[in-house]
Amino acid sequence: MRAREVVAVLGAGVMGAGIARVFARAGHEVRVFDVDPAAAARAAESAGASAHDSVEGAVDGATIVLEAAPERLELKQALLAQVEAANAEAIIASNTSSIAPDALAAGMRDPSRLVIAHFFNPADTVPLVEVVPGPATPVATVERMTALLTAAGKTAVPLAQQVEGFIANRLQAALYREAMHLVELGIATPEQVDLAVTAGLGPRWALAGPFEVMDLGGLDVWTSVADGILPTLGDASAAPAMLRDRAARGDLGAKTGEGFLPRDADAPARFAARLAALLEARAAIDGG
Ligand SMILES: NC(=O)C1=CN([C@@H]2O[C@H](COP(=O)(O)OP(=O)(O)OC[C@H]3O[C@@H](n4cnc5c(N)ncnc54)[C@H](O)[C@@H]3O)[C@@H](O)[C@H]2O)C=CC1
Ligand SMILES: O=C(O)[C@@H](O)C(=O)[C@H](O)[C@@H](O)CO
Repeated sequence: MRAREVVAVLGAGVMGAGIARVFARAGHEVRVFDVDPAAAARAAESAGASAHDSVEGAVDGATIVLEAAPERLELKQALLAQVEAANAEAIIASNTSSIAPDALAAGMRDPSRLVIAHFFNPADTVPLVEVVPGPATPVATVERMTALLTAAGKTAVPLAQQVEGFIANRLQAALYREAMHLVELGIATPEQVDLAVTAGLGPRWALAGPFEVMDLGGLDVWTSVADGILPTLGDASAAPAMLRDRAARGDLGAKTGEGFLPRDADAPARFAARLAALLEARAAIDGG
């Protein structure tokens, strides 16, 4: 890993702006590009980075390219092609939430340059970054990205191989599918489901993951629970109507103020501040 990388962040929205701050705070040179120049300028200012008005300008001489454009396969593939044409050397990391690297790299001249570096929202607060190789990604690239992220203070978790949604989003998707199923059945409101997590599951999950929780609860008990519950879970294989319909009418949540629950424009900032305080408290519990 180089002492000081030159990191080009492409896409300066919810995630890209935070990713730019992560690498800038770690002492790397950071450049930002966005098709919306105002977004690039805001992100660059908040990170102490430089804003660029073209992909080519941002990636020229870059050693790491971090793609954080919208979750649309064709858009990402076109952007990766622009990067390859303008930079022959950099590692290209995508912050995609769910797209398997081999699908992203399908049109690339050199798929070995691609790795997934999946940050979590807010990117400069949540420690986890999943590092996911595609079939052509060398181990050395996974190791270099993992080392870079670890040195930047993140908790980098390398996966052995690719799978759609990686670890955390597969777990989130399973949970969110059942959360929406419970609301669709009229069992609970969104507020009640959220409270069951924040007053019960969430605090435990901040300290113990599913396998540790099962060990703590007893694998005999969990065997009975799994046998009893699994056959009754919702089995939606696509976004349920209550999610898709809201997105289709432009109720996008914090982005627009209306989603499942009313959100004002400051909600993401308040959440990030409370999350940072919680992580600091956990660090104190764990001995710093
Ligand atoms: N929002 C979230 O909670 C998380 C999102 N992600 C992933 O990160 C990526 C970005 O997501 P968000 O930041 O939420 O999206 P966003 O919509 O907030 O930001 C995307 C940015 O990309 C820009 N953009 C559009 N086309 C572009 C292009 N061709 N080149 C450069 N920039 C372009 C847009 O102007 C926008 O500013 C997606 O792949 C998403 O799945 C990953 C983790 C969490
Ligand atoms: O939760 C996160 O920050 C990440 O797992 C994501 O990728 C987002 O949830 C994304 O899937 C939707 O915002």
